[in-house]
Amino acid sequence: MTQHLQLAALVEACHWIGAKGWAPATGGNMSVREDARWCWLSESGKDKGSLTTADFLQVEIATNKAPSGRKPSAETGLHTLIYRLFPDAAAVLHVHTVNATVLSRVEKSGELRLSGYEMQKSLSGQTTHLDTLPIALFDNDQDIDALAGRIEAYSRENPLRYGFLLRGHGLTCWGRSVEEAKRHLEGLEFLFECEMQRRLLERR
Ligand SMILES: CSC[C@@H](O)[C@@H](O)C(=O)COP(=O)(O)O
Ligand SMILES: [Zn+2]
Repeated sequence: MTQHLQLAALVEACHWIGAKGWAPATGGNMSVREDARWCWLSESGKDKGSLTTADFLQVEIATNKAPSGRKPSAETGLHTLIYRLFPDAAAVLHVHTVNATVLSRVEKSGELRLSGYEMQKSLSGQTTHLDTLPIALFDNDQDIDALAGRIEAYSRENPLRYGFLLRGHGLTCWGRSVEEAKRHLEGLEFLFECEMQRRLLERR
């Protein structure tokens, strides 16, 4: 697929995210890879549910620099980290859902462990509800370079797949296409909702 078509698909995904209520009050940010050197990121401070292709800025993956001089997302450094770590990542979606925000605070450890759910198979490569799927969970940080450094260090020691949670903040996930990133987002959000309900009902 060409970069133009991927950007159009990303804009459509942003509208879908907005309609779901997963990017309230300008929260969230989204990007798509152009090639090994460049990606396109949402402009900082915009309502992500009503973006157009003109609201995406070209950013150099190695330097986080935007040649346009406009300001890409405050969380650009997390998107470019993912593109550097995973050469096959083609799209990154960051959302502020209630489930991701609350569950990441309730879970005190560094991983949210999901098991027993058929919907784990919505994540590429997962084949059974019997596996335990760890979703990495990092303490939030306003210093994005420092946060990216912690995530990179974690990824050297542990498998980092599908996405990660930022405590009290939200979910960042990715895929090999916009379509796959969207499926991972919808699947993870469904699993977080189930896990919230389970913990409420089982009180643990
Ligand atoms: C609405 S405040 C949230 C922001 O600080 C940030 O977490 C966020 O997701 C959006 O930042 P942005 O710079 O617009 O990409
Ligand atoms: Zn955010």
